[in-house]
Amino acid sequence: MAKRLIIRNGRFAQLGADSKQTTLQGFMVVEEDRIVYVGETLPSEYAADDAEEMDGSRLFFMPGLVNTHGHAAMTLLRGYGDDMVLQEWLQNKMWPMEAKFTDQDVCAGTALAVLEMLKTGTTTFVDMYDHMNEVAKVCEQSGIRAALMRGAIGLCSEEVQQQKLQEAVQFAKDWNHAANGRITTMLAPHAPYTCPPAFIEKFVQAAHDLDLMLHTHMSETEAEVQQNVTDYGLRPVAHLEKLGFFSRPSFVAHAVHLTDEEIEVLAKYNVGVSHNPASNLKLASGVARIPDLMRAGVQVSLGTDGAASNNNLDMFDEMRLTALIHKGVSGDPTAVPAAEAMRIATVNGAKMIQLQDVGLLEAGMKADFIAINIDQPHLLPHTDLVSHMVYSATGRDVAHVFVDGKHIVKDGQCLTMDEERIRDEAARAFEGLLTR
Ligand SMILES: CSC[C@H]1O[C@@H](n2cnc3c(O)ncnc32)[C@H](O)[C@@H]1O
Ligand SMILES: [Zn+2]
Repeated sequence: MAKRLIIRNGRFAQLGADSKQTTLQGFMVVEEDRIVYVGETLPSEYAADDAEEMDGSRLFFMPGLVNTHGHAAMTLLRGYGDDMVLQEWLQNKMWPMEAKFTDQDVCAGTALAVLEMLKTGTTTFVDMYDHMNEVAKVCEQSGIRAALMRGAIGLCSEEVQQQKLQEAVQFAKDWNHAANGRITTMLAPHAPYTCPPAFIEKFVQAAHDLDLMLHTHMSETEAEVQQNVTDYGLRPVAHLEKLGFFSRPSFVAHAVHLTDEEIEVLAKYNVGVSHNPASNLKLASGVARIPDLMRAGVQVSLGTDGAASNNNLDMFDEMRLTALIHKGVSGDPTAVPAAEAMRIATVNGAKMIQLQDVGLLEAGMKADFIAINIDQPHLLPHTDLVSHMVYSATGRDVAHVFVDGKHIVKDGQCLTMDEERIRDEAARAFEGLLTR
């Protein structure tokens, strides 16, 4: 018989298009890796003696958070290069240190990131980096779900570009659908300002050949947009359109500096946008036009970017920022309501990376969910728990995390990762980077 978990007396976020209310009180049943039932009463067919039971009375259950843009191993550079604009930060602080990264460093930094993400309620993350076999191994072992890609910067000889492309393709082939389907892969030229047009076109061709999604950084700063116009006579959206990038299923990170016409182009090609509010604020890049993008029908999801431009990987912070800053910028308190912020951080993220059965607490969906301890002063009274998750909670309130039906974080402790070892190795890796 299938392994069954019954959660009794819980409160469950209901974010689906036809949900009448955002919270349901009752029962959820999980069999193996799937949710099979959510409802106010428990049907007798599920009340078997051998089912595992969980008391949900002090918990709020919601879909696991989906972080759709980041560079996990950059946890090693957290706090190394604050208060700078993007190009200065990349060229003077990040790239010189990243050039020294070994497989071991990426393993240590990624393990630290995955531990932080799991403990703060992220069940799926997108990662664009180098040494990606190490990243994939950490995902395989930790139990997290991930969409992974080898990010390629093309500011090098054509021979080295070719090597990077081959590495990206090989990684994508080797790991797509690995770890029981928890790992999927994509292709990612880093950005139009670091990748010559012919290099981007090769990625587009490879994405066609392998039927993979494309992801890149786009229009993050005004300076980058102007540089694109100087170099290629086009703004980044028209430039990528011309190179065929949008002919593939794709999504871009940031998209802070867009015109009305560019928003229409993204909508026309169904190009998604991963919004990274904390990173955009910290690097003084600006605030993306999220309400305008959503009104135009562009799919929007949420990411942290790397820990060196955030400086944490807590998606609760990003949800709160998303709900707050767009009210402030627009003067409209309904710009991003709490339930919408939660949808952006969960089901929208899953759809963005083509995971159609992740992101909702509904029968038939993958059992990727988290439980928040709501028996705490800052989460009382229980007026509106979706509101509390967005405006009052933090990742530190997460008590339980399930991915693919497996209990990964229990009472705040990660069951699949050795926290003490990860902390030691990350500290040692950073020391090594400073002295090499
Ligand atoms: C080639 S691997 C990824 C590459 O991206 C760099 N990076 C981190 N954050 C940002 C950002 O906000 N914009 C552009 N590039 C970013 C990271 O340092 C790696 O070199
Ligand atoms: Zn990034």
